[in-house]
Amino acid sequence: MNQALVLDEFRAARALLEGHFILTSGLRSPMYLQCARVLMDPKRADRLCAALAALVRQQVGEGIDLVVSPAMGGVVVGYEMGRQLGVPAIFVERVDGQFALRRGFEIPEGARCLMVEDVVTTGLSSRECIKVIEALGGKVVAGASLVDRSDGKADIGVPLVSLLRLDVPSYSPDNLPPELAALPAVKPGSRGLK
Ligand SMILES: O=P(O)(O)OC[C@H]1O[C@H](OP(=O)(O)OP(=O)(O)O)[C@H](O)[C@@H]1O
Ligand SMILES: O=C(O)c1cc(=O)[nH]c(=O)[nH]1
Ligand SMILES: [Mg+2]
Repeated sequence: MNQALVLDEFRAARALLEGHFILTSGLRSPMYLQCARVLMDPKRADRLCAALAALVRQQVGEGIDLVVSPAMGGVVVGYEMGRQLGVPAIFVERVDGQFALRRGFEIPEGARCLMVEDVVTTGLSSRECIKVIEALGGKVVAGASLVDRSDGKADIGVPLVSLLRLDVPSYSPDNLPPELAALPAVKPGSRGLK
């Protein structure tokens, strides 16, 4: 599936939002990719994750034992990637701000893990997730995301396979362009929510 077709899926799902967004990194952006709206349609999730799984097979190869995702955004895409790759899918979730494995999930020692995200912007969430997987004995062979907003620049410490690579502007809050500063800021993600 080429990038234009992936973008068409986002547009059809009304997941390509314009406004003033506070990203999880604290950066501000005039554009937000709301992957939850894309993944709410099981057939669309199937199409996109089949394409992402094919890229993973091509670029990483077979031999993945386990998908591990960071909640919330990673949960649905991680589950669908597990289904496409024929392996179990588990997730880490924030406890007092730090990712932890809960709900009886386990990572077998040496398991070859694929870290699956919905969106990568700075890569911080991916790196946090990978750190937990490795601390628990897993081996992260690669990451996969529907969207890489860094256009390949984010370094997550392992190869990152993405369906859509975008170079989307983001700004520090004290350096906003006037047209962005004029709009009320919204924070769609869940990091730091009370
Ligand atoms: O590469 P980064 O700069 O870390 O940004 C990307 C992260 O931001 C979003 O999650 P968010 O923390 O907003 O929370 P959510 O997944 O719980 O919605 C998204 O799901 C990624 O996890
Ligand atoms: O960086 C983020 O927080 C982020 C950006 C984006 O476009 N979509 C998303 O879910 N999170
Ligand atoms: Mg997230």
